[in-house]
Amino acid sequence: MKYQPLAIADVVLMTPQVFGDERGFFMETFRQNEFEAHCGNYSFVQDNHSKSRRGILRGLHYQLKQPQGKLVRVTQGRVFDVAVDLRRDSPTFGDWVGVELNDENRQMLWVPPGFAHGFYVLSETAEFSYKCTDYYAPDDEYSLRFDDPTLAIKWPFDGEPQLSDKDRRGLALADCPTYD
Ligand SMILES: Cc1cn([C@H]2C[C@H](O)[C@@H](COP(=O)(O)OP(=O)(O)O[C@H]3O[C@@H](C)C(=O)[C@@H](O)[C@H]3O)O2)c(=O)[nH]c1=O
Repeated sequence: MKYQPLAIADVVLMTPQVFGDERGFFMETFRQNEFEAHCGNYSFVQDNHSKSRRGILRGLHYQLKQPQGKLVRVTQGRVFDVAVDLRRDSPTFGDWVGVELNDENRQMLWVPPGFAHGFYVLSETAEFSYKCTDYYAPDDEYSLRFDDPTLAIKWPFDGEPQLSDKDRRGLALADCPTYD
């Protein structure tokens, strides 16, 4: 596994070594000791999997009192994946990073606690799988607007993105609670 810090250094892009043979392929998707060395000492308590249609945008989500670090990947299809730094004391507060994750590059993204996270589906369907460092806590969850001009995220949109009711009611950064 290759670990590559992005423009917001705590966000790490991981590229697995894929061993192809006549049967198909094999790859390691998580290794605690390497992960700790490159990303920090976290443990994961919940794994999630979702499937979405083309044009769906999920996010940008975060939990405030029970922040979740997320180790995310795409098992089928293509998405543009985004992390927004919501840590007030961070020099990159309000900045975002985005990468394409797909079932060909097989890359994974480590989004630490303190970030909002979301993705936009570029393929006919996409299956998204991720590990979380804390449990889902719906009462503690917030949705940051994907199109807040303050964030100016360059989504690779092809038509209008489709959102859940919750995400249509997302808050602008100025109105969002953030991490002290
Ligand atoms: C996230 C989540 C949802 N649910 C339920 C609640 C709801 O009925 C249904 C769908 O929930 P949502 O609409 O919140 O699902 P979704 O929009 O896919 O939410 C996810 O979006 C991405 C971008 C993230 O970063 C994740 O942390 C998570 O917030 O699944 C759980 O039971 N456990 C969970 O951990």
